[in-house]
Amino acid sequence: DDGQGATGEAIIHADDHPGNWMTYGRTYSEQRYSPLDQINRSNVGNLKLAWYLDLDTNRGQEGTPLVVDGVMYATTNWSMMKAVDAATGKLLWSYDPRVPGNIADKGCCDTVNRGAAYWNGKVYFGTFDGRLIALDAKTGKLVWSVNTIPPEAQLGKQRSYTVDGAPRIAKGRVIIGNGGSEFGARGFVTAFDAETGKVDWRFFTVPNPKNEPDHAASDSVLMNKAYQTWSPTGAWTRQGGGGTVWDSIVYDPVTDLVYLGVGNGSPWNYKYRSEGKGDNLFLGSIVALKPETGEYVWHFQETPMDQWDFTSVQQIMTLDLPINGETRHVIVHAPKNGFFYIIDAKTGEFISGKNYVYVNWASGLDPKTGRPIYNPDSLYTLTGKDWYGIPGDLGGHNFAAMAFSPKTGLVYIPAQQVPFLYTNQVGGFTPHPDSWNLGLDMNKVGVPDSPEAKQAFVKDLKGYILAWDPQKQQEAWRVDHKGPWNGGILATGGDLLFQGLANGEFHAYDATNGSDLFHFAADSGIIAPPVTYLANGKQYVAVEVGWGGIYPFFLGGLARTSGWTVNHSRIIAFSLDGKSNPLPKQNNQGFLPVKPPAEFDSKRTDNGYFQFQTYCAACHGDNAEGGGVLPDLRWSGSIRHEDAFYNVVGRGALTAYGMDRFDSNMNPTEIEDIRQFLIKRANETYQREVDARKNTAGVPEQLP
Ligand SMILES: O=C(O)c1cc(C(=O)O)c2c(n1)C(=O)C(=O)c1cc(C(=O)O)[nH]c1-2
Ligand SMILES: [Ca+2]
Repeated sequence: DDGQGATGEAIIHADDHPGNWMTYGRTYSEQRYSPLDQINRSNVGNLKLAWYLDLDTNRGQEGTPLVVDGVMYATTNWSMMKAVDAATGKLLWSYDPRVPGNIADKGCCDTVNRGAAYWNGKVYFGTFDGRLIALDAKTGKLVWSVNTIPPEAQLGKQRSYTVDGAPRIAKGRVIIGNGGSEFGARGFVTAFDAETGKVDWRFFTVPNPKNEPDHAASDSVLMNKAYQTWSPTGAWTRQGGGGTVWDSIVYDPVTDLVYLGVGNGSPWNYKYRSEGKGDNLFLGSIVALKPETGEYVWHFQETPMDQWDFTSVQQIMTLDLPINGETRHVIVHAPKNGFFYIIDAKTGEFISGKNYVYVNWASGLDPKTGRPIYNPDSLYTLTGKDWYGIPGDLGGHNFAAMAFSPKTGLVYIPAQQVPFLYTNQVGGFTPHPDSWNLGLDMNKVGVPDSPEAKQAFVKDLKGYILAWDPQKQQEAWRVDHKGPWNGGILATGGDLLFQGLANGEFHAYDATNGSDLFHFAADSGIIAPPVTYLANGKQYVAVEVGWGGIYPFFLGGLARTSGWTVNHSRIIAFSLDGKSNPLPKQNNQGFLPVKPPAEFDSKRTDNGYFQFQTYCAACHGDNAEGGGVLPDLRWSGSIRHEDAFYNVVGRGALTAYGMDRFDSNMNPTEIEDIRQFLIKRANETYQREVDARKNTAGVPEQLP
């Protein structure tokens, strides 16, 4: 027995039953390549909608559905699970873990969920409030449920953990991490026994603040190697340091290692976090562990001294790649920082790295070590000056999965350009409970304020498929989209790429040259990756539809430049003999401008703006312009009366819908200041928004 188990063997030999999609990236290599080729370049133009299933949430959908023997297991926003007949779309069972609504603001980026794991007749998924749940795959009945956040991880007032990534299973151990570095968190992953839910091992990704043992698998490497790379008294000792593993965890049966993609620093501000000292291991790194024990094997740090939210959590893919005439088993990685890395999968040795998008923070990588050669101006926490960074905090590539086709030898990256203005918080680090705590000035960060700078920012926004040749480390070609924040990519044996776009279209492209061969109006922005499978011997392509995630939340109104859609959350599936029906017609107007009250107290709006940017903007949009998913507060009925507004913001009238109460963060005067600010913003923008709805794009001619 090699410890893989029957399901592990089935995943290792995934190509023997290509009709299934049994793990997040289809195979342990996470190449998101399916050999299925019934649908191919010559017939994809005839693809038709086979079925759709409306979902019972209307926020961002990021899930990769699994398909096991004709049954689809899809997770949705609010950590719900649906089992669906993959041939017909008929709902077989559903499971709602009843995540409390007031938990939504404990995470940075929408109450999303990226998917489930399957093992030995059970399906596993994480919940936004930190649980890991195992269900019977046949019946949907609960087998076990555990809290993945141990009390010792919660020490300190600012710690905030949420779980939205897909668990992965290595040799019968379910491994799950969490998010929270924008608030305060000390990253870790836990391996649970797939049968019982008992903790097997735990690995923290940043040191214990007192350099004491946690009685975890990480103790020795943290105390002997990582602690020395942090200042002993920086804000990290109170804030947790970050390093959350919120997306990629990969088991590689070839090397028998588990790879963790480790996130950004907490707080972001490196000067405050670590007094401007040290590389801060294991932030921005890939860390390799033994699956049985969690014992450290190697690490490779992509972003030392992180201060840009440059997570290395992005999808970890393994490949067998010819390099200098020799085939090597490597990790290829396109993290937020904009460099494409090739790393030896067994040893962590840096092989090569090249920027895959335009970057201004580093001029390149040291060819021997892979360490970035920093542009000194980018170290804004040390210079004390603002930095307009590209990539910005959303990265050259975020959670949207990339794909590889062994037929073309190309990696297909859902690449983007979203700048970010980094501005230090002055006067030291002052954290607020229940808000982002970056050590940055939340009134200035992100989108620049002046109209000219804002126009330039909008011009800088880009989104595209980047076909990247990993052998040459260069671009082969690209397909431009309207803007950033498009869905993940699927590559198939039919020489096709499938991708859903922010503008609500679902496309098939020729994998050899990017020609657009098929599109379908899915009516809502797509941020999830498609999958393909067989049901009754017939090939289907399916994807979750539903605009959301951090981009429309934080960028707000400017996110509309990627394509203006309303969230209609669904799973849609295509086949060659599907019905030709389009989706049913629905309201595509979104939040319509409502003439606001004419009067506001202009003495209160500056503080209202400050409070709004501190507590509200990350979900309801920069400067109170909504991004089309959550209510646009300028047109909300609740701003019409002081008591109505206080009932929602102060007393939690809408907690069931995800709107937390803020009376422990702000007093009634401060909350009323926000209302005055919203009325001001509504008056400033009302006519522009009415006019925008007369043009087909629905986006104002003049932004801002
Ligand atoms: O640092 C973290 O702990 C953390 C967590 C998450 C998350 O859990 O979704 C995101 C990020 N960071 C992040 O930086 C980011 O860009 C991001 C985008 C999204 C999303 O789902 O839209 N989540 C996250
Ligand atoms: Ca982050």
